[in-house]
Amino acid sequence: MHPKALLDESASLIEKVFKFDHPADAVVSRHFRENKALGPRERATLSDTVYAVLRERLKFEGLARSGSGSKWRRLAILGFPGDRDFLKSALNDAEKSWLDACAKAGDADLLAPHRHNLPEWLAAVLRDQVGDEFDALAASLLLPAPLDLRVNALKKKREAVLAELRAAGLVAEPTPYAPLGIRLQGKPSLHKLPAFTSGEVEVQDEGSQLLALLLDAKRGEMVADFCAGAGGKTLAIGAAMKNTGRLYAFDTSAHRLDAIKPRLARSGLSNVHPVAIAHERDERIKRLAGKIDRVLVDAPCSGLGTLRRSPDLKWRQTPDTIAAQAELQQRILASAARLLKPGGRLVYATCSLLPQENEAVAEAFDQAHPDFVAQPVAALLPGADAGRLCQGVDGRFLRLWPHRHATDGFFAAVWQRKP
Ligand SMILES: C[S@@+](CC[C@H](N)C(=O)[O-])C[C@H]1O[C@@H](n2cnc3c(N)ncnc32)[C@H](O)[C@@H]1O
Repeated sequence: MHPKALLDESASLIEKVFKFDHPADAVVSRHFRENKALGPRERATLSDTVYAVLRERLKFEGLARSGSGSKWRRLAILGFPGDRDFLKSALNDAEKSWLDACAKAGDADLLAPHRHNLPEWLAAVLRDQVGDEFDALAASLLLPAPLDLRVNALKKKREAVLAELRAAGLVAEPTPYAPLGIRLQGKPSLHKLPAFTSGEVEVQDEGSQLLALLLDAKRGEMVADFCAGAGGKTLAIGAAMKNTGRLYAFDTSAHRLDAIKPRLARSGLSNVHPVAIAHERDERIKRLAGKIDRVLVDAPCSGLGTLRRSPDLKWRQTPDTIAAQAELQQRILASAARLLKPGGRLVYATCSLLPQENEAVAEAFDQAHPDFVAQPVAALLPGADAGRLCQGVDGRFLRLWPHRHATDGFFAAVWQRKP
């Protein structure tokens, strides 16, 4: 595609995404489905441009106050990746001079919001929590996330998979905290890789792997993954159970649960039972009350810990959406807790950085459920470094931060139902 046409296409896609009525990945995928002639390189350029503009929206909007042409075109110029000469061949002389002037503006010339690129309400909540580390946190949220894999221990050991990936020319290292994790350099395509097609590895952020580990599911147990979605954590839990016992994968989205099926087939797991429920108080949940050994509630949340992957969330969430999520999280946690046997373990997790969805939900649960005893997470994780991953009295909560741990932002709290 001619650079001029590619820039026009980028501007019109940015305009669509910036309506914020649907998640950015859904808008981009739909655009690609409707424009089948776009080749892989054009798709990559379009998506990189859109995501760059979502990440650095405030900075780019500040720079786009000068310049000419439509706002969307100016944003597309600023976000356009790769070769400057290729981009400049799509620009007129005024745009070229404007782009050069923008490139000269160093970070020191920028106002704080143009550096951190966060809405002010969110910047305030994060600053309250991390204080002096705020700039480092904000900078880490602007970086792309690394590509992490989890080794399926049913099929192979981590060392053997590392050797296999390196032999295939990939740069791969063990993750520092998760015992089955591998971090790849770059974004290699995995879909034809034998380690992936044969189910030896799944894509999973190191932080997500730690959440599944906290459940510590054992052979032969009855376990529920209450908000299983497309099954990322279900697969890790099923493998920890050595493909024995019974693992229910509940979710209100039958569509998301459907995505577990090919992943289950690759993984070799046969102990997983996906069940679509209407809501958290569904009859199928009531029938299992008091019968389950371990329950993971990987609650629906703002997703603000995953801004490296989904930067649109910072523009789509508001204090009102957060308050509504927190109410839903409390309802789901209370309902899921009823599944547990006396002595059973409950894990509540989110990929949010906000105390409203994390500590506040856990503390409200403490108040309302005296039959559940909090278990400090620091004592439950393997490794001498576990305390570094936790916050609160005695390391009560898992609190992962992108700038500290190079994972997405995650939270977890654990309880035992009194025996
Ligand atoms: C954070 S995502 C789960 C991600 C998944 N555990 C994974 O590791 O890939 C939260 C899930 O909660 C589901 N959900 C939303 N409301 C629910 C409810 N009331 N009961 C159960 N699941 C719900 C959503 O459909 C979504 O799939």
